[in-house]
Amino acid sequence: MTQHRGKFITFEGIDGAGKSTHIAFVGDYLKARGVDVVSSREPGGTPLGEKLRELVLHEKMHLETEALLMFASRREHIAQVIEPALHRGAWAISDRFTDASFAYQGGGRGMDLAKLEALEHWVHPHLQPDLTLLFDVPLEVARARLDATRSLDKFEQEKADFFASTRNEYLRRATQFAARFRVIDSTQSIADIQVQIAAILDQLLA
Ligand SMILES: Nc1ncnc2c1ncn2[C@@H]1O[C@H](COP(=O)(O)OP(=O)(O)O)[C@@H](O)[C@H]1O
Ligand SMILES: Cc1cn([C@H]2C[C@H](O)[C@@H](COP(=O)(O)OP(=O)(O)O)O2)c(=O)[nH]c1=O
Repeated sequence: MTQHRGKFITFEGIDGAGKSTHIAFVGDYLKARGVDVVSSREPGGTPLGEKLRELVLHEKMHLETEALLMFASRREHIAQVIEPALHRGAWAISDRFTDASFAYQGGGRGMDLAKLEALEHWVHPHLQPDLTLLFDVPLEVARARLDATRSLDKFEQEKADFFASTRNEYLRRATQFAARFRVIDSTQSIADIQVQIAAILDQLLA
């Protein structure tokens, strides 16, 4: 019998929106329903990708170098983790993917979206997520959550207008690619968000 290709789910949102909080929940929810789940993150997801992550989150660099390193990490991640998982019928769940490059390098930093599209078509011409969960909150809420919890990396230290543009680009893409995006109002309680996510996953499992 031919094995069915697995599903690819990505998690997006500005820093502090609550994305990481829900990834473990999704993994557990799917595993409890018999799904083989492979969970990873970007930038990162492979040993080389994690080295690139260290560089890109902490070193100053040209905007296009930053974008190229994000896509370099992604190329490795797709080849080593995502495609093999989907091919054997597992579901790949990734903490960020290409929408983050459009939102952060494109929206936040102002990189030409056409160049990002060229990189996207080069690196994954035939791969798109089956589902993208966009965790959306006002900037002040995200900032307050970050300030309460952790020391900040290069991106998290950016100013409000950077995150306003990042959030706008995420929301623009959610409209453009409405078939795969689900926007979650992340000002709700964690419990309420999980009920909503469970309903979305049930549709994908059906
Ligand atoms: N819906 C929520 N309500 C209140 N606090 C939340 C909610 N979601 C996440 N948090 C808290 O906000 C902080 C940042 O969440 P996190 O999941 O790490 O964000 P992200 O991965 O999007 O940067 C954590 O301390 C987390 O417990
Ligand atoms: C994947 C990706 C991430 N990023 C940024 C967004 C985040 O600020 C940062 C790391 O993402 P993330 O793993 O969400 O950070 P944390 O674990 O601290 O919550 O990288 C980009 O700018 N472009 C990209 O293509």
